[in-house]
Amino acid sequence: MTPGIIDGKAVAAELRARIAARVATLPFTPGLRVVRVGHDPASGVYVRNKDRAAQAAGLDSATIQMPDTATEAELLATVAALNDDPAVDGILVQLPLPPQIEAAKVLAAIDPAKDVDGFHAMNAGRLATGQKGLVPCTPKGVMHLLAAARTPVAGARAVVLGRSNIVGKPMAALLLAADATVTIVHSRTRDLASECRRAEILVAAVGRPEMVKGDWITEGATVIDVGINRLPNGGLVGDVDFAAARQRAAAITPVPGGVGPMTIACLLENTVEAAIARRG
Ligand SMILES: Nc1nc(=O)c2c([nH]1)NC[C@@H]1CN(c3ccc(C(=O)N[C@@H](CCC(=O)O)C(=O)O)cc3)C=[N+]21
Repeated sequence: MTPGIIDGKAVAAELRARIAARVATLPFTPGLRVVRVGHDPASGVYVRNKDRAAQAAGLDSATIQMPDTATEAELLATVAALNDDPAVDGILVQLPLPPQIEAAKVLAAIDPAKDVDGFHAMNAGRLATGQKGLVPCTPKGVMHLLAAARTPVAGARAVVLGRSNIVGKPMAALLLAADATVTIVHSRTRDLASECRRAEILVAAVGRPEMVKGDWITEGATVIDVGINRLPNGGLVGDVDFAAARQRAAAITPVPGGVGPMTIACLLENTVEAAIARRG
């Protein structure tokens, strides 16, 4: 592993191996169902990689593909059937959903005990109040990466760039729970560059290709790049100007091969946790 570059692929492979070993000891097979409506390109790679990883870890995993013309009622009926199916431990409804479907309504319909995305308000509230629950996969994966990079979190100044419900907010909650001093910055923040320069841990999750410049990084920082941006030329880049940032960072995640593989490994981890909590 190149010094300074956090190998998310390798850390994810280790985590998946630990999960597979755990699954092999269970008297039941944890079940995961991913529901995909339509063919949003951002979801394609994810769905394929996830099914492969889940099966390799010994889970019973399947994707339920619905047409992009599916109605909200049809999707809610699918979710209700999965809620009622005792063989299903984890339910994930791929986002984004087509415009005729209100995502918030669908997420609210998932049994919180099977909500392996951790997007239900019940799980978000548990995370915000320090109670046990299912934690969103990407922020959970970032915490694993910080541990793998041996980055101290307690007492560290952490800056989270982005305030989405699926990454920024739960990321800030997890860092806070781990005793970091957390700042959330976003598109309306007055001076993004100088806020980011204060970060000992910088987590970028805005979905804007290479928006974070090299001189936004303080010497010795750990930089976690959550962005996965497809360029018109087909290339894949993060939210951070990697070549420039790595000159200053003590540790930095690449794209691809950084946070993405951890998101998938943590989905498996959440499915096993949900299965043990339900049937344990
Ligand atoms: N309910 C829901 N939950 C999600 O977690 C969710 C979602 N909907 N909709 C789509 C996004 C996207 N997403 C990815 C996860 C891993 C990779 C991943 O493993 N990427 C690899 C390969 C990337 C590539 O080669 O294209 C990497 O970064 O190295 C990518 C994308 C999860 N999402």
